[in-house]
Amino acid sequence: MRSDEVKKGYHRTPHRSLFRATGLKDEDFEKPFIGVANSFIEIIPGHFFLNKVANIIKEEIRANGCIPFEFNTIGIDDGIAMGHDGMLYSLPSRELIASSIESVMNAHKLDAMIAIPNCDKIVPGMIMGALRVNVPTIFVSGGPMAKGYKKDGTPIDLASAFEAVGKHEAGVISEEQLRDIECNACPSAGSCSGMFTANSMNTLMEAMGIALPGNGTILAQTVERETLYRKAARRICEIAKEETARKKFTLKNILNENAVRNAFAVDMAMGGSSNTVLHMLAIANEAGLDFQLKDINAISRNVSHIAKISPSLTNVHMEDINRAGGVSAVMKEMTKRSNNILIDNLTISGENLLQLIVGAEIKDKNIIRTIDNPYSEVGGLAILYGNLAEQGAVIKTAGLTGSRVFTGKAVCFNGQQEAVDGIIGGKVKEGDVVVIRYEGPKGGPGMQEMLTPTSLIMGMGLGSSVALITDGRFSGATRGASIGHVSPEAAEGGMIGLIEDGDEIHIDVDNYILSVKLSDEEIGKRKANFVPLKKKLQSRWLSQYRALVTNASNGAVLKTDL
Ligand SMILES: CC[C@H](C)C(=O)C(=O)O
Ligand SMILES: [Mg+2]
Repeated sequence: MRSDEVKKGYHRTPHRSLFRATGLKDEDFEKPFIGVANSFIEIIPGHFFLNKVANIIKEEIRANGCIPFEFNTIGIDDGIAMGHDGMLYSLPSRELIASSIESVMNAHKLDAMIAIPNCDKIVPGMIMGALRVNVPTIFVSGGPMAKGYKKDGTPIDLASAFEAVGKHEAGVISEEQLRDIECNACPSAGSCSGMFTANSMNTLMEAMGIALPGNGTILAQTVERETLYRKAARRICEIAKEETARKKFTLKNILNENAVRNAFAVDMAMGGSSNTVLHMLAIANEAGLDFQLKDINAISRNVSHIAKISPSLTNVHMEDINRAGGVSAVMKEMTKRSNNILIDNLTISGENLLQLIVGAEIKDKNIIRTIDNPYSEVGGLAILYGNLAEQGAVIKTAGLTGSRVFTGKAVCFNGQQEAVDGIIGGKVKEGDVVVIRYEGPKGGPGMQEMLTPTSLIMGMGLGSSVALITDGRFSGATRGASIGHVSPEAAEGGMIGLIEDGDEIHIDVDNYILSVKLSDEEIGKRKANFVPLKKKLQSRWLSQYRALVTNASNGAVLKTDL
């Protein structure tokens, strides 16, 4: 066992002394040591109960002949960090989480791991850290939140709360209506109820085979969810106790190129968050796989969009997908279109993907559509290229409310706050393209999520007549013609930094185009005089991050010199 390094032989006398101080006895040194990487933190509704989840898991691990060691990572609630400079810390926290897992697991030579993420970039952070360790790892998330209801019975969620601000701003809803939404949007513990970043990533873990079926959709704090926690704990013990299984089920053996392809395919079928592109590229990079941004459209072209969930369809939530058969039923339906999903791939359960989903069925065809009645014949995300995004940009086509082709005049803002002030101040009109730059991984730094400006645009009734492009990113709750991750970013001299008010910007989703109508001569002239802005930073951590981060077309991973 890997843990023999810290527990066997007379050289390890001091080590065993320390373990004995934590309560270990003679017989425990024969058992596998399992890291329980928890992301319990009191401020996030998806995480404040994870201490109880870990207790259930540890109890099950002990009952199954292994020794659990729980440790915690940090977490940031993007909803609470949204709309102010706290959001600068969101994406960088992915790196802290990954590195903390690597540090604890490798320093103590633990044999296997069960990871308990739930929200947003905490999920990829944990996956990235686990890939560096590469011991058998199973993921079991906290679980999604139930949807909420307004007094009049309309289903709502956190996206409704963000958009309500825009509606109130535009005088469409009263203070009382705003309060009704505030008090009812988030009715229970769990990751926010739509297909936002958290639930997108928790869903993709099923597609990758690193979590058990139900991980993406079974509501938090239910009996069904507790069963899933216990099952995951038993499975990791089963693997950890057996030498051949420990070799067979290392994380990189499960999370291979096919798993990444399956993740993107399911993402396309269910209209996942645009952040999945960033995170899956970072995961592929961490796994040492040759998977690039440009490979994504080929997957999208081949996958039908069969499940629409909030924010794309505002009355459908994860609990509905669960009731309709879950992610397994989506994947089973996908198998009916050729090469949609690579079903031979091994999963952490010990079965291949096909064996896992073969018994699944769609129980409500209004919620999960059949392959012959899709929302569209292509997936819910697209990568756009052009002179404005030579290294690519991302749009969630599933969330489009207006036309798939759009030409408009640029209204430029250097940073999110300037844009929010401009939108509220009436600077943006029908037919405009809002340009928010210097918000990329380096420029922000940290690539803020722009849910506030996109929700304002939706709430103010401009969702179908205004587009938005940024080198920053969006939350999973963003909808409308919102194009993010524009690379190269303004801070590294990208074209988005050279656009001027009134320039004509062209977007064509089905032909994957994002361009500005300027002659090469004009572009050359502007480039010759261009000095990108560089923000003065107060934060040591963010300045370290800025020095190391690469642009979004690489998943905003940190430069390393191995
Ligand atoms: C509701 C949006 C959520 C808080 C988020 O940050 C995401 O989905 O990325
Ligand atoms: Mg987020």
